Amino acid sequence: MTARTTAADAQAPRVRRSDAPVAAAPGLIRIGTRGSALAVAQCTTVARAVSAATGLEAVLVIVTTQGDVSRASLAQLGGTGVFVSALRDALLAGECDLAVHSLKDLPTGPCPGIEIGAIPPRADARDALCARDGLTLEALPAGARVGTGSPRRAAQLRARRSDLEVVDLRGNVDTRLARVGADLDAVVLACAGLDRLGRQTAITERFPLAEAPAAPGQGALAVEVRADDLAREPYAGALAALDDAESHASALAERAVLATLEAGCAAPVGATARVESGRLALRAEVTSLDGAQRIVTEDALPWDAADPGHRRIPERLGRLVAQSLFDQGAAMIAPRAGTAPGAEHPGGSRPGGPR
Ligand SMILES: NCc1[nH]cc(CCC(=O)O)c1CC(=O)O
Repeated sequence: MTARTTAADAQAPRVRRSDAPVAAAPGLIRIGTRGSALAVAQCTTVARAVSAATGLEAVLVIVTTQGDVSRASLAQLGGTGVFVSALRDALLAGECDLAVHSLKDLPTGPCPGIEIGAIPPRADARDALCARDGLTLEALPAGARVGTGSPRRAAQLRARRSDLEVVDLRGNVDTRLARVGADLDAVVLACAGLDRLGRQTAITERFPLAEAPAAPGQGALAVEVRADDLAREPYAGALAALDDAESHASALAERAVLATLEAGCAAPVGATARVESGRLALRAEVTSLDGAQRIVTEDALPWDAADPGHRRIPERLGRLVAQSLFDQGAAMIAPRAGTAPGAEHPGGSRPGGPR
C-alpha cells in the first residue's frame, strides 16, 4: 500500500497496550483496564473511539488486581469489588486518565473523587445459554446440569425449569465454556461478553429479556474519570464522543432499581430498560433463590435526550419501580439480614405477602 496522508489518516485511531506503568505525556491518554481477554477487548473499543475523537494516542494500561493473581475464590476476596477498586485506585493515583469497567460489576454507591463520565453504546444485554449439541433451554433433558456462578441466573433457571441441576461455576469465559459437553450440559453467560470475544458460535439460545431479565447494567461499559477532570479537555471531549444517551439512561435506570432494593432485599434482581417512543421504559423482577417466587413490575416516564431535565429521569424511574417491587413483597422473599420487613425502604409502604 502506498503511504499517503489524508484527512482520515490524521484521525485514524492509534492504540497500544502496556503491561507496565506509563508516565503521563502530552499526546497520550492512558486508559486503565483489567488484563482479562474480555476486559482488554472492551477497553480496546473504547480506546479506539477516544483516540479518534481526540487525535491522541491511547494507551491501554493493564492494571493487575489481587483477583487476577490470587488463587483464592472471588467470594473470599470480597467479590468482583476487588477488580473495581484496584482500577479506581490506579485512576485516583494518576496512573491512568480514564478507566473502563463492565458496568454491572460496579457497586451502586458513589465513589469519592470519581465519576462515570460515559456509557458507550450497549452490547446485547441478554443472557446466553451455551449448551451441548445446540440445545435450547426447553430442549435440555430432565435433570440436565447447568453451570452459573450468579444467584440471579440460578434463581431464574430454577423458576423456568425446576428439574435442572444448577451447578456453581467460576473462572473466565473460556474456562466456563470448556465445561460444556464435559461435566456440564450447559452454562449461562452474558451475550455481551461472548459477542465481544468473538465466541458467538458457542451460544445456543439468547434468553428473551421478558423471561429472564438480565443483571442491571449488563452489556454496558462504564468509563470512569477523576471528578476534577470531568469537564476538562481532552477528557470532556473524549467522554462526549463515547457516551450514548439511550444506553446511559437505560443502564442508570436499571442500577437505580438495584440501589434502592439493596437496602432491604437480598433476592436476586433482574432489570431491563429501553427508550421507546419518547419514553424510558423499565421492567424489573425479583426472584426468590429457589425460583419459586417471582415479582415483576413495569413502568415508564417520558424521556427526551434534548430535554435538559432528562438526566434525572433514570433515577426517578428506578426508584418508582423498586418501590413497587417492595410494595409487592420483594423484601419478604429474601430480606436483608438485620432489616425489619417494611422498615427498610423510603416511604415505608406496606410490604405485601410473598407471591
Ligand atoms: N461478572 C462477570 C462479568 N462482568 C461482565 C460480564 C460480561 C459483559 C457484560 O455483562 O457487560 C461478565 C461475564 C458474564 O456475566 O458472563
